[in-house]
Amino acid sequence: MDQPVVIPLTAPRLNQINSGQGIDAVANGACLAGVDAGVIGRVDSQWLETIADGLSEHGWITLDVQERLGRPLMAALASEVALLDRSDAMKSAGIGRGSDLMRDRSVRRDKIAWLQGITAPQAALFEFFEEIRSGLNRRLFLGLKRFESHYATYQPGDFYKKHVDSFHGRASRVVSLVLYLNDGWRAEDGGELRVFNRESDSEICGLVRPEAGRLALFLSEEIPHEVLPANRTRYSLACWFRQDEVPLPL
Ligand SMILES: O=C(O)CCC(=O)C(=O)O
Ligand SMILES: [Fe+2]
Repeated sequence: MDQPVVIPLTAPRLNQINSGQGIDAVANGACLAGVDAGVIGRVDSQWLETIADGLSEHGWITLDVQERLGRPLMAALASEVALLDRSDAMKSAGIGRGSDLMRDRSVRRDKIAWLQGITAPQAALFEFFEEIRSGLNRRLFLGLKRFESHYATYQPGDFYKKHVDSFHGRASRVVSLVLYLNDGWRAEDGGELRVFNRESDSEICGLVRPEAGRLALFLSEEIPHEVLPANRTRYSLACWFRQDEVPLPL
């Protein structure tokens, strides 16, 4: 299944999760202690301003959100993806959608699993994404309507060659976000996100080490980027903020 169904979390749904009716089907229960589904205060206007400025001036920005999201939430997300990686839930990622979907191992080798926002850590994260979505709309008038998000795993040797996340004029994916979930990532572990200049795509303008708590945000249509081959298992979570209300018919 390659079409994610992502519904921005509404208050009743969050209340349901907070009142304990939500399911923690995937997450490791022990790691959920201390995860608070309410993220009020995690996103403040100064932080949103920094992101909006980075996106409008350079087209991309990287930040550390380990403290902002809190270690229990980071640990819970990392244990979810590690558990998914041990099951058969992670599927080879493709390029394109629906009938256009192609699985080309010379371009990308990661595996993905779409988030539904149902487990407590995912609900907390979706609330965080929702604050970013509305905060960017208020500042940059992007008209972002929803988001979709997946976990990604790269095994040693896996990579994702240079690409952009959206085609010009499709107005679908507008802002891309990647959150890394790997403790103690060393330089020799490779797997960096390499970011290219939006004006001249042979010019490298950033290298992001996929260390736990590091966040990268960039304009989906404008910023070419690639994932260099990883030398150890690499866990991440990607989110795309979209301008369309529902997926385009294929
Ligand atoms: O994991 C990363 O650093 C980037 C992944 C990516 O470019 C993508 O999934 O489109
Ligand atoms: Fe990408």
